[in-house]
Amino acid sequence: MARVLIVEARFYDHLNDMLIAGARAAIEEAGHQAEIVTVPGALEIPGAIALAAETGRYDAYVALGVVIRGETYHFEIVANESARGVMALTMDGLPIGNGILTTEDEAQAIRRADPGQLDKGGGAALAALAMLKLRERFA
Ligand SMILES: Nc1c(NC[C@H](O)[C@H](O)[C@H](O)CO)[nH]c(=O)[nH]c1=O
Ligand SMILES: CC(=O)[C@@H](O)COP(=O)(O)O
Repeated sequence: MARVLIVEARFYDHLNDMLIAGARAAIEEAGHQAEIVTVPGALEIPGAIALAAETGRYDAYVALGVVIRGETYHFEIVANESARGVMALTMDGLPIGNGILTTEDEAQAIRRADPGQLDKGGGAALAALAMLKLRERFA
């Protein structure tokens, strides 16, 4: 049984709750254990994963959050830099599924977060587990 840490940026409660429900279900249905840690925003996700990785307690990570375009360039900063940070950790060999939604509006985010629709939280959890399997295969 793997220990999977869900790192969620709690910016939009209702959307995050759906992402977490999907991710948790996918992890538990696969027979693994999920733990959750909450950070303020998507920009904090890579740092939180890096800190958690230092403990050696977790086998895989799921990054969850929602970035919705506003009026300024801030959207690009948060969307691109959070993805860049997650990718950098992935390239260091950490098994991470990226479920940080980057959308134009709330409707797009709901469709993607809802476990009964596109279930991107569940998809990110399955990606993390797939990378964990690959890491074990190449160990
Ligand atoms: N606008 C969104 C943010 N912005 C906050 C940043 O992620 C960060 O917490 C802040 O700049 C302090 O370092 N975060 C989201 O997750 N979603 C957004 O739409
Ligand atoms: C991430 C965003 O784009 C948003 O929350 C910030 O909005 P704004 O650009 O209107 O300040």
